[in-house]
Amino acid sequence: MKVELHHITKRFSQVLANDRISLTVEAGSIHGLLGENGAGKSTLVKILSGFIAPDTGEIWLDGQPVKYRTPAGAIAAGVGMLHQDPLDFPPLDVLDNFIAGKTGQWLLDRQAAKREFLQLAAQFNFQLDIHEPVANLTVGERQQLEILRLLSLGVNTLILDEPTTGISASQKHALFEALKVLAQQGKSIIFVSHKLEDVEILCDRVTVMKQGQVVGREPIPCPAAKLVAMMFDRELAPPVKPPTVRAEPMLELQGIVLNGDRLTVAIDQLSVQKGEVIGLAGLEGSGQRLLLLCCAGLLAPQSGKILLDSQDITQASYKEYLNIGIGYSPADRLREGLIGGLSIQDHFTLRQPQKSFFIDRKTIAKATQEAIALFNIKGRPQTPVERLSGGNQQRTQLALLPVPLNLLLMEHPTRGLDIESALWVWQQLIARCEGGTSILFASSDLDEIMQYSDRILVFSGGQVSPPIPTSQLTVEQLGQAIGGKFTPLQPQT
Ligand SMILES: Nc1ncnc2c1ncn2[C@@H]1O[C@H](COP(=O)(O)OP(=O)(O)OP(=O)(O)O)[C@@H](O)[C@H]1O
Repeated sequence: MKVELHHITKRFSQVLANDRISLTVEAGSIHGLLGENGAGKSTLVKILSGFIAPDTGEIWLDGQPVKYRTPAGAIAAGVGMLHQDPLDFPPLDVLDNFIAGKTGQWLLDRQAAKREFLQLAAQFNFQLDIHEPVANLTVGERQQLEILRLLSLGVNTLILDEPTTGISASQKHALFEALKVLAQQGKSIIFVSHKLEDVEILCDRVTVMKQGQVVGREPIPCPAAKLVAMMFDRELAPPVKPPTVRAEPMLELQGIVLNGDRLTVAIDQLSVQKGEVIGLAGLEGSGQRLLLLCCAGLLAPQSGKILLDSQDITQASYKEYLNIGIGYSPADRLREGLIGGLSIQDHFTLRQPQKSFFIDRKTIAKATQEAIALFNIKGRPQTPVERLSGGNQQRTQLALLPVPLNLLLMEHPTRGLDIESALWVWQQLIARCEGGTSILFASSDLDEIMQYSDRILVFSGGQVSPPIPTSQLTVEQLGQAIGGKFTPLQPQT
């Protein structure tokens, strides 16, 4: 299906999110959409997929102008979108989710739906159990289910918004193979991403957006430096994390056992040095989060001891964890990190220590303005956080972390961030390490883990490896270790 967008414009009060955008995606092609945080990519694809209406502009499909104002209308016209967090019904099982949305077909033949599901899943080599509740699936499996559901609804144009975030290397491979098959069938794919290497291996062409406008269109292959220069007007180089030299333990875990809903994680002995960065690698849901929650004082261990700077804090309250300089930045920004409905300034107000009965609005307004400038947040003090782009929500969450900290716990510190922002975040984190802060971070981006960790813990099938010095691993070995196909070496003592 050929997709044409003509002069799409969308304004959100002060912000011109899409400024006369025109874009053509040929049938059978995979088109990358790149751009810095807040460039207007999500707005554009939400317009194409019927989630929001443009102020002006036209959508043409296969040479005909179309008008729809809802996602269901878009799907009926052949356009479907796979969101970063798939729009499914977690309590229902895989088959019921597959059937959901087949309007007026609840009485449909479940056997026929099951046959259709199995046939589609086999076509793309997706291994999904039809009876599994969706709540038990990984993000990658939920994506696979959503793709099958959209295809069964007759979608000919598939939009994917940062689909490789939070999925395993093998799921990414399966996804890319499926997208290539769909393109060969004549379907058009629009792939929104911050990852140049993904665009490089998957897409035929790329469009680059900046501040609501198209600033470049290139065939792929295209040198990464050229794309980066289009997005940010300059070349970028990753910050270098100097190796930790201090041998002073900041965090010590002794005989820790953590009980989650679905798994138990045991860590016999872990000593994290001052200024050290420990990467937690593993498939989503392999226990990394349990460890972070425990170190943040949000999950009591079933047994074992936690020491911070030689002080036993195992029985301390969450508030005491905060007071002794432990900060936690969760992955789900809008559910756990920030509070929907509140503005950026409201968040800074809540962060103030409650020393006085009165709120010093002037000081807080000044601190908010300064943080917006320092963290380059594209928003105003009164902007509700849910109206910020994903990347700017992450910047806000980081801006709210106290300084100084002894221990910083982070889940996916750069998820959803553009390249420049991700490098900037790590500059900030490395500066904190140089000041003595220790960092434990979980990430599904193996390159990020390899680039910034001094040592790595691999979580696989309920097992946690001993900490492995990053210099003793390759990214391939790390990928294999996560999949349980490689046993990391014992660390040298
Ligand atoms: N519902 C909304 N209300 C107000 N402003 C909005 C709304 N949605 C988006 N914006 C603003 O429009 C601009 C473009 O946002 P958009 O989410 O399209 O960018 P993006 O390129 O997808 O960014 P990211 O990569 O960070 O997800 C941003 O400045 C954002 O704050």
